Amino acid sequence: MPLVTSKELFKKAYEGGYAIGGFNVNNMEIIQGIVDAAKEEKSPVILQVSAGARKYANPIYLKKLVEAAVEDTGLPIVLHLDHGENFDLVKACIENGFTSVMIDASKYPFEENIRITKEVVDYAHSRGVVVEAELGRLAGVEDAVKVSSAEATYTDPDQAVEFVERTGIDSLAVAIGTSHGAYKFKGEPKLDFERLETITKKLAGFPLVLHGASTVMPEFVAKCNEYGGKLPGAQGVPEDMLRKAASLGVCKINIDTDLRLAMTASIREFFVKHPEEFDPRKYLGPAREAIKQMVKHKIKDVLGSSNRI
Ligand SMILES: O=C(CO)COP(=O)(O)O
Ligand SMILES: O=C[C@H](O)COP(=O)(O)O
Ligand SMILES: [Zn+2]
Ligand SMILES: [Zn+2]
Repeated sequence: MPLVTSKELFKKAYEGGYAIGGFNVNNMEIIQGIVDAAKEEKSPVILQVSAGARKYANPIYLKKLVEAAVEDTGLPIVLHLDHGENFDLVKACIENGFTSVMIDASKYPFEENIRITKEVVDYAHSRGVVVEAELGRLAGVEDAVKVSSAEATYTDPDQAVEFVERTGIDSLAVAIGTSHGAYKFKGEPKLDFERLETITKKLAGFPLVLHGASTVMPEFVAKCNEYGGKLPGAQGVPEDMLRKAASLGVCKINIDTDLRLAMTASIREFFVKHPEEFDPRKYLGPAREAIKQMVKHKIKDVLGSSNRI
């Protein structure tokens, strides 16, 4: 099966009350860990590439690795641009064979966000590519851009309806209290589910996306800290909240930080336990396996996308 768009996947997810994972990829081991998990769980999967990932890995390498994953697994895989900043980047990714793009103009005023997003929608749709956009602003770190909690704004439900109608997008990323990175909450984790429910009611049947949805799994944080890391107070979105979001029209749940932590915890442990080793396969192999087990758990116990192909 070639790369697919998320159109049909989201329709089924919406009706079934489950979500598809949007997993960020940066190298071969991360891609393999994710798709091996998805294959064992018979789950569709979205592999997403940020501008930072393109810069790090070189777009051609990422594209070929994802092609290899498609060929190797036979899974329905979406290749998605995460947080596309501008039209040129979106265009380059569509030329590169992406089946889905995000235009993130959420930092601009409402009308400007609509204008930029609509331009991308017209271009992408004429080439069979689907578009995710964002309204409201998440706190946290994206590439070099740091959004403080004071600058973050939650999605306004009425604006969301107008935004979807006027842009023609295929899915909408909403801000309800999640944020990027490993430090999402100072005290008790809290999301604005009332707001999410209002948006879901007003946009009935329309797929929503939750960014900043890593759980920052305590076992990985503990392992990082045990083996020389320094991640005090790291905290993410509890898995029950993700299940709830998936039952409320959220069809795509974005996970990057949990991949990073699974990989880093495994490598840290290996280096402390085996100071004599210097063969990268010896530590990248277990790191890939740690990613696979984490992703399997997410697919099976949190997203609910097992056996959906
Ligand atoms: O939203 C994300 C990618 O767009 C990732 O969020 P996390 O930092 O919570 O993994
Ligand atoms: O949205 C943020 C993702 O975690 C991607 O992060 P990055 O821009 O550092 O690749
Ligand atoms: Zn954003
Ligand atoms: Zn994001």
